[in-house]
Parts: sequence; C-alpha cells; structure tokens
Amino acid sequence: MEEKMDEKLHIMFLPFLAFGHMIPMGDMARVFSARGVRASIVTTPVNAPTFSWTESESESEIEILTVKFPCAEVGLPEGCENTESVPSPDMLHPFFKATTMLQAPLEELLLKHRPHCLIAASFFPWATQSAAKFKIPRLVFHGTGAFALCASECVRLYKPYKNVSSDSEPFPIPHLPGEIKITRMVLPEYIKSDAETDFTRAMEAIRDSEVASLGVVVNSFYELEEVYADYYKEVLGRNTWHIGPVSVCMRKQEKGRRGKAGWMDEGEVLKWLNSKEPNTVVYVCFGSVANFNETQLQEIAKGLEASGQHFIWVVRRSDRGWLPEGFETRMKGKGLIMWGWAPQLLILQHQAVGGFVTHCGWNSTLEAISAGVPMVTWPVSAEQFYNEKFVTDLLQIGVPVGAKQWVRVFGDSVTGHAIEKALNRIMTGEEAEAMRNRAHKLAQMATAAVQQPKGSSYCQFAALIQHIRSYRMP
Ligand SMILES: O=c1ccn([C@@H]2O[C@H](COP(=O)(O)OP(=O)(O)O[C@H]3O[C@H](CO)[C@@H](O)[C@H](O)[C@H]3O)[C@@H](O)[C@H]2O)c(=O)[nH]1
Repeated sequence: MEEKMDEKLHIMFLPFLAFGHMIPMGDMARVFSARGVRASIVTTPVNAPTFSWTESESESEIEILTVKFPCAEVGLPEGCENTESVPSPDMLHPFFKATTMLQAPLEELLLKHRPHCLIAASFFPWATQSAAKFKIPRLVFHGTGAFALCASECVRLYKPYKNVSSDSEPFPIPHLPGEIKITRMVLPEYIKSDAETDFTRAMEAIRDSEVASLGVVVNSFYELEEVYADYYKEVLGRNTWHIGPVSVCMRKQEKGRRGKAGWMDEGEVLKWLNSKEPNTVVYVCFGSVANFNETQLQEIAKGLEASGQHFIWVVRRSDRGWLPEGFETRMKGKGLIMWGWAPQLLILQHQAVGGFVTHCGWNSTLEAISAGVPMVTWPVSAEQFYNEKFVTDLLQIGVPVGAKQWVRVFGDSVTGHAIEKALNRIMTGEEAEAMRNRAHKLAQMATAAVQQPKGSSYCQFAALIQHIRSYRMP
C-alpha cells in the first residue's frame, strides 16, 4: 500500500457470526475507535443490531457494513444468520457453507473501502487471501487466550492421546510449559480420529491462513499468561499482540448492551443485586452455545437450592415445566432466573456477585477474571476444557464441578450434590477467601493492562498500530 502515515488508519473487522466472536470483536472495534482509528464492521443484516451500543446510529463512531447471508442458497431458514439461530446440529454444515459464500461480498467491500488492515475471525480462513488480493494485511482473531491456543497446538503436533491405554488415563501435554495433564475424554472426536473430513480440512485451512497472515490479535493481557504468550510467539512462531481485556475498555452505558436484549431490564437486575450483600450472589450462565437437558437443569436447580446461596441463573429456554415443584416460590428473593439473555458484564462487575458457574468460554472466563470473581468451572466443548485447566490449575481461582467429557452442545451430567459442593467451596471458608484474594489481584492487573501510558495491552496496541502503518505487503 501507499504511504499512510498521515491518513487516518482504517481497520475493517469481520467477526464470525456467533455471539462468542461478535461480542469481543465489537468491543475491540470500540477500543480501536476510541484510540482514533476508523473502525468498520462487516456483518449480516440480522446481526447488525449486535453492534449498536448507542441510542442512535448517528452517535455511533463505528461504520456497520452489511452483506447478504445466503440462507436460501444453502437451505437454511430465512433469518438464520448466526450460530444461535441454527435450528439443529445437522444444519451447522450448511451454515458453515454459507459463511464461505461471504468471500465475494467481502472482496467487494475491501475493493470499495480499501482498509489498511482486515481483522477477521479464524473461521474465515479465506480472508487472508482475499485481503492479499488488494495488498491488505489480515490479522486473525481466534477468540480464545494464548494458553488454550498453545495447548491445542501441542496436542495437535505431538498427539499424546495416542500413547494412553484408556480414555480416562491422564497424560501431560508434551512440550507445553507447566505439566498440564488432561485425558482423552476432554478432546473432540475430530482430533483423535485419523480420518480426513470436511471439518479436519477446514481446521487445516485455518492453520495455514493463520501462518500466512500478519499475525494474531489476542483478547487477553500479557501478565495473565506470560509463559504461554511467549511460547505462542517464540516457540510456535506466531506474531501476536495481546490487547485485552477489551471488555474492560467499554463505557458504562455500553456494558448492558452487549449481545442482544436481555429478558429483564438492566436497571431491574441491578436493583435486585443492590439489595444483596457483597460477595453473596452466584451468577450461573453457560454462554451462547452450550445447552443442557431437563434432567441436568433440575440438578442445577437442586444444587443451587441446597447451597443456600443467592443466585442469578441464566436459562437459555422459555418453558418452565421442568423446574422442580415449587422452586420459583421457594426461591423468591433468593434467586433470579433470567430466561434467555442477561447483561453479563454488568452482573459480574457488581459487588454482590462472589462466584460464577461457567462453561469456560474464553469471553466469560476473561470477564470473570477482570471482575475478580472466582469460578466453578463446567466446560462443555470447544477449547473450554483447556480454559478450565488455566483457571483451576494455573490461576487457582476456580474449582471444577467435575465435567469430564467433551460433548458438542449438551453438557456432561453433573449431580446437584456436586454443584452444591463446588458452590460452597468458592463462596465460603478459607479456600474461598484465598481464591477471592487471588482473583482481586488479577482484576487489578487486568485494569492496569489497558491503562495508558504504560499498561501492557495499551502498549501492545500502540505497537500493533505502528506495525500496521509501516507494514508493506510483499
Ligand atoms: O446471557 C448472556 C450470555 C452470554 N453473554 C455474553 O456472551 C459472551 C459469551 O462468550 P463465551 O463465554 O466465550 O461463550 P460462547 O458463547 O460459548 O463462546 C464460543 O466462543 C468463544 C470464543 O471463541 C469460545 O471461547 C467458546 O468456547 C465458544 O463456545 C460473553 O461475552 C458473555 O458476557 C451475555 O452477555 N449474556
């Protein structure tokens, strides 16, 4: 590209069409915009409202560019434009196919707007090549932290699961600093199988495009995972910039507007929390993908009731028939069920919240770390079992509930008693106190990381901008 030192830098964002990507990339675009960069986000019409944090469009500093999502072309119902609205697991394949068809419309936008850099989600492996056609560098956004990126790459490279005799035999992840032990049960099937499938080919394309890209932006901060940030960069050879936690930079009025509209007005939720003492409420939420069957939901209800703790529990369905008899009446004032979606960031940051039962999606994990809240870890799928190890073994700010099996969407079964026990461990007693102290220190570090002029993420952001400005595509 031509000399660009004087013109306003323009970064185009292409988030994957899932809340776990759209939310942090939206936050990230806000961070870039707040630091004087022109930011635009490419998405589809149904997902566009996810990126409107302000009352009116004219107030927004971020340009939203929409492209049509080819639902009909792949046999998806009209309006099915993000992973949450995919009606059944067998429709995920057409959904992914439709995402590959966004390549041509993206290229039209790249040609028209000529950004200085494209930050695209890892699930768009073709984005590196598309951007290169216009001599635009591409950065990759994975959505997860350096620890999980390193752990999964070491498992892929060294295949340690081949040398154990049973699914439950623990083995260390070779070459990964820290003697981290896992079992074959926490690995997805596609990793363990030698068969070549569409999925394994897609994963390979993702890796190749990452290597060919300008580098990786990580929503995390260097001090949190120093050893792994260095390992990812120096041993695995990826150019990386840790510029998070991006959610910490969101303005107060934007925090309740992430994702989609909640089941309850945020003012009402805060009022309810204000009526509780500090560190007495448990927040229970499993992100935007994981799900549980009715038996498991009943066990969660039993565990919450038996623990005696106050709680806010987000349940991603609207029918109530499965609730234990009289549960809502008994829990009146004590517990709040939010049917659908909650303003998670505001809840985690409230002083009444003292514990978080989480599936260990990276955004939830990092949001809890940044808010100084200890966790009960209940991983389900994706890279969540690695994040659990990070929280429990390395950071020591959480206790595992005991989920042992990687499952695509529906979580492994856990008894109410196990939930009650884990809740008591993070909420009361000496162990809880020690975890809370460690969590508070990490939260202070997270805030310091994004602060000017010396915060590590603040500085890495400046270095990234400098790198983009001076970079010349070969
Ligand atoms: O009621 C809710 C539920 C979720 N959230 C927000 O939604 C995001 C959820 O993200 P995450 O915790 O990462 O969970 P998933 O939605 O499951 O995210 C997917 O994407 C992540 C990033 O790649 C991965 O780490 C996960 O494993 C993967 O399942 C977070 O910002 C939450 O604050 C809300 O605001 N309200």
